Amino acid sequence: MSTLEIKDLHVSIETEQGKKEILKGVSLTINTGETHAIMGPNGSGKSTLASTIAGHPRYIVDSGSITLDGEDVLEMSVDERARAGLFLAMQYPVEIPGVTMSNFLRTAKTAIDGEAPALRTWTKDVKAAMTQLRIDPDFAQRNVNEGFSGGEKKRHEILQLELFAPKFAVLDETDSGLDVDALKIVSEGVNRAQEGGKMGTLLITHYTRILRYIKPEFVHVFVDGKVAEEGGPELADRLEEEGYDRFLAAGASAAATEV
Ligand SMILES: Nc1ncnc2c1ncn2[C@@H]1O[C@H](COP(=O)(O)OP(=O)(O)OP(=O)(O)O)[C@@H](O)[C@H]1O
Repeated sequence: MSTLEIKDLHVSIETEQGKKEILKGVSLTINTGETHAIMGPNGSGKSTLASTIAGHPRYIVDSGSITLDGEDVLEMSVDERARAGLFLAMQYPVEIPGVTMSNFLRTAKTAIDGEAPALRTWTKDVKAAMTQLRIDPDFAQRNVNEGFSGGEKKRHEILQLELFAPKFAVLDETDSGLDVDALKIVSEGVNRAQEGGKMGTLLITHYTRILRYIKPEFVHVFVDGKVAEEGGPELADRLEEEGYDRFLAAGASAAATEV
């Protein structure tokens, strides 16, 4: 079993108005085999946590720690984090003109594993994963995310997840922009990656509909850069019914509540 441990994490960014603290003491422990959902109003810091785990240089860690099996993740470069077994499915996947999906997947897999995958098995694995995610084979020769629809980009994030087989996956609103069929297909992909308890998942979402397919054992409510409440799956149902009003200051609640 592997453990990703986040302890009292404080993160800020530089803005034109000066330094702004976004995460104000987040603690979270995820083991492989576990699924944790993070919910919370817009702007509460969910994506900031995801980007900080992945190592985005914009986010300044002021204090606290992130460790993977005791190893200091914050000391690792972005590629070292990927090799250590961390994966981020981005909220807004980026386009990479001039790089085909096929080339990207094989190059990334080689970098993560430290050796090139055997060509015959790799081709078979890519084909099988694409079929299961209902991705047209023509996409292999298209440039990464270029001209992809929102839903197609999200499917390709999960294609990477399945092929790279990380220890921990952070899924940042992977469900947004998916139609009902795609939501099910993408969720099945995540569940396949989790089979046998080999992966831990941190699922950031605004909607309980994805939690019907990917079932979290733990739900954490983020409000203003902190975990305001934690519980089991029933907490997500309660949020869907009640929104975030009880967590938010009077007056700020209505606009910020999206669930
Ligand atoms: N470059 C920036 N300049 C100013 N503020 C920023 C910048 N990047 C992030 N923030 C602010 O940090 C806060 C947290 O943003 P973050 O994207 O982490 O929230 P979130 O919980 O993921 O929101 P959402 O649910 O809308 O995706 C927001 O108030 C956001 O405006």
